[in-house]
Amino acid sequence: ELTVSTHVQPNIAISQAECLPIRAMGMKKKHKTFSKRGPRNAKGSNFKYKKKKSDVEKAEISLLESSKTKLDGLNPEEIESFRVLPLSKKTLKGLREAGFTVPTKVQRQSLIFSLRGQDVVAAAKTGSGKTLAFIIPLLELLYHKKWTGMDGLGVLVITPTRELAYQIFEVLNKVGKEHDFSAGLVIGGKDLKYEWNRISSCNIMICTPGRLLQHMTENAEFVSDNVQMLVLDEADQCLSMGFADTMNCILEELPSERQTLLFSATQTRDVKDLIRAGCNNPIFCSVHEHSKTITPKSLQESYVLCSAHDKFTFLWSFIRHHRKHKILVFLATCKQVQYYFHMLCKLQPGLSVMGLHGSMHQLRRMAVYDEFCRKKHAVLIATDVAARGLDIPAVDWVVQVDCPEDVTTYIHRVGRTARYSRSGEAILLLTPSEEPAMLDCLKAKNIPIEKIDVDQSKLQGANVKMEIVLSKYNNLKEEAVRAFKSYLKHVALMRNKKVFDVASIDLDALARSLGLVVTPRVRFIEKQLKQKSGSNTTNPAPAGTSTQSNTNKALTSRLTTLNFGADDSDEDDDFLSTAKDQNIGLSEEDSQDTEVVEEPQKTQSKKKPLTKYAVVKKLLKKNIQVNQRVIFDEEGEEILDPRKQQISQAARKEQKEDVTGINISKLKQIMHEEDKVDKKIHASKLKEKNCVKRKAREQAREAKKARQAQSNTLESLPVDEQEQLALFLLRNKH
Ligand SMILES: Nc1ncnc2c1ncn2[C@@H]1O[C@H](COP(=O)(O)OP(=O)(O)OP(=O)(O)O)[C@@H](O)[C@H]1O
Repeated sequence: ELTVSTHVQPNIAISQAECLPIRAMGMKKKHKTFSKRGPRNAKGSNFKYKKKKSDVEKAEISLLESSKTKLDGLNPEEIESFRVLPLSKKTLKGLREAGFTVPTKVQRQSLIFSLRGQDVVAAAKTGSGKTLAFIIPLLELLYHKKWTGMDGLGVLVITPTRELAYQIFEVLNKVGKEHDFSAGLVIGGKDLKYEWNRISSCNIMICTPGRLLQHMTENAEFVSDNVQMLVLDEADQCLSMGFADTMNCILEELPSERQTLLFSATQTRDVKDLIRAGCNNPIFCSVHEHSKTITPKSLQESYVLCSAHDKFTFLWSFIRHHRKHKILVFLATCKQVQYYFHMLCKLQPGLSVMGLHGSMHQLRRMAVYDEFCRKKHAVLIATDVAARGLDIPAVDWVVQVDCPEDVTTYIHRVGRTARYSRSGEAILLLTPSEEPAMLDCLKAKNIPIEKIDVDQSKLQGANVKMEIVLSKYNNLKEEAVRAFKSYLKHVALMRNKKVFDVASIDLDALARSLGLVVTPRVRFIEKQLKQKSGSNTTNPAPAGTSTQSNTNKALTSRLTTLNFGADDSDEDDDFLSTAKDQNIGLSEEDSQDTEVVEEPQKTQSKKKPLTKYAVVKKLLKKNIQVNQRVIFDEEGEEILDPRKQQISQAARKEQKEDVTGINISKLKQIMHEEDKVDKKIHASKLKEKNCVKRKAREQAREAKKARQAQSNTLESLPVDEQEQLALFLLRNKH
């Protein structure tokens, strides 16, 4: 069950009678009680009183309002402390107690505008403190407006993932604990009923788009007319295609008179997106625009050339050599995460293994996230659900086992390490076919990535162990098959065909690497290969097939050079070294070939799907008599199907008439008649059944009566006669 970290103060909110504690919306039942709730007043309202703001607070607010003008001439570089900014005492206290005294670059540059009520579109590197950069202005805005529980929803923070929403909620709890606002965590996978009525008393809502829209459309208690500020964290993802419909509906519902803040490490500058988000003359804060690299300076980035079927061996060896580290591993699909997680648990690498993916139950997801945050040494296998925004403390390594979809995903994934002032390392596994195009993309975005070589003698193969495990656990074998298929599907579905080429994967070797003795059938690849071999006969030098064979040859030769020795060396003895620029992988010719591989969708779309209707039409046209099933008895006589003997008159007439084609209205009528006959048969069968039952019941009743009569006559006799009679009956029985 979800555990709540103890450092969080649950009483942020609550001088208002109806205010929820900031924790209440998202947490366990024990937080659900409202100790300060007042009785209903005469009008039936839940609000018994409105607490008057103290004169001190009023004076402070007017002072802060007047000092806002000073923000105009303020040089962001001169803001050495949060105290320099016109912030309320409550916010300053919250910041101080949470350990935040000096603002980061993005906070300095964005706060001078956001505190003045302007729309801000901010982009800054991962781990640079963007969360605080929007939490401070939202608290200040509500404080300045003297927001109370009766004012309803004032600020909406939308974020793409549940974990991220939860994390923002935690920061809000810490920094805003001196304020009297109520906050709610409204994310999918939680108790909807519980949120239903309480949502109306929420001042700040941290939510994911799907659940927010659900409340907007279904819950009459949800009112967004008074929203003063909208924050989109990971704005580019919120406004991306994946969330387009949901976000459009949400944005339409919000009042246009509001402040809008957009934050992300990979910010959108698409004017259409900004208009959609409702930005009004926004200020662009691109904090690290002029820095040499797009990723944090303290992050060391490298890549390793590794074919798809060597990935598990690499990962296993890596984990074994880094048992005293905190490692975050990214895989492409949920099914892969499931299998890798379960298999690694069985193989026991010597540190805690955890798995996180989108198909997990929400409470489990939160628990895993919390646990990984707390652990000093552990490995978390995750999908991209953990790629954005998560501020997991002290992650040493980010290992991208599967190539990211694009550079944006790469930036967010590696950004889980080297956060704020910490350093970290990131390693990317690239297959020979992915290497050239992906490297080009990364270099084009100024990502300083260096190739490193693997010391083959230090790689530890786990294949034999895996096969043993799979032979023992059948469900794990099924998971392995699913992981195998889902990876191939993922590669085939990727849009960037220059990077992702499913034909370059050695299927047999990949299956072996997952511990599977038999390679599972993957129909779409079989089809693709068939199509290619079909085109091979017409064209003597087909691009696709040559790619497959050349690539496979190249990969097989590489495989033979790898030494999968089980070396149990010390973990400090690192098996990674910097590049010696080895020339392994595809030749130029090969890489050119890979680009010509036909996309599966294109070839499929040419073929018309064969429907039942089309088959019937064909049969009728050719006047083909379809085979009929005839059953014979032991004497060789045909057994007539009793159902067909009962056909209605209309059906019999239709049978006799030798007509071609289908007359829908006539068939309808026949069906109707047939239906009547069926009903009659059913009724008569039911009658028969009931009759049998009734007879059985009557017989049982009569038998009971007879038994009773017998016992009555026996009881009416004197005792000695009863005994004699009983003896007589017994003897007769034997
Ligand atoms: N002013 C500050 N002083 C000290 N630490 C800070 C400050 N601001 C933020 N941090 C810390 O920096 C870390 C990263 O912050 P945050 O999660 O907000 O980064 P981010 O820019 O949102 O990253 P991402 O782009 O990955 O979402 C957090 O651990 C946070 O506590």
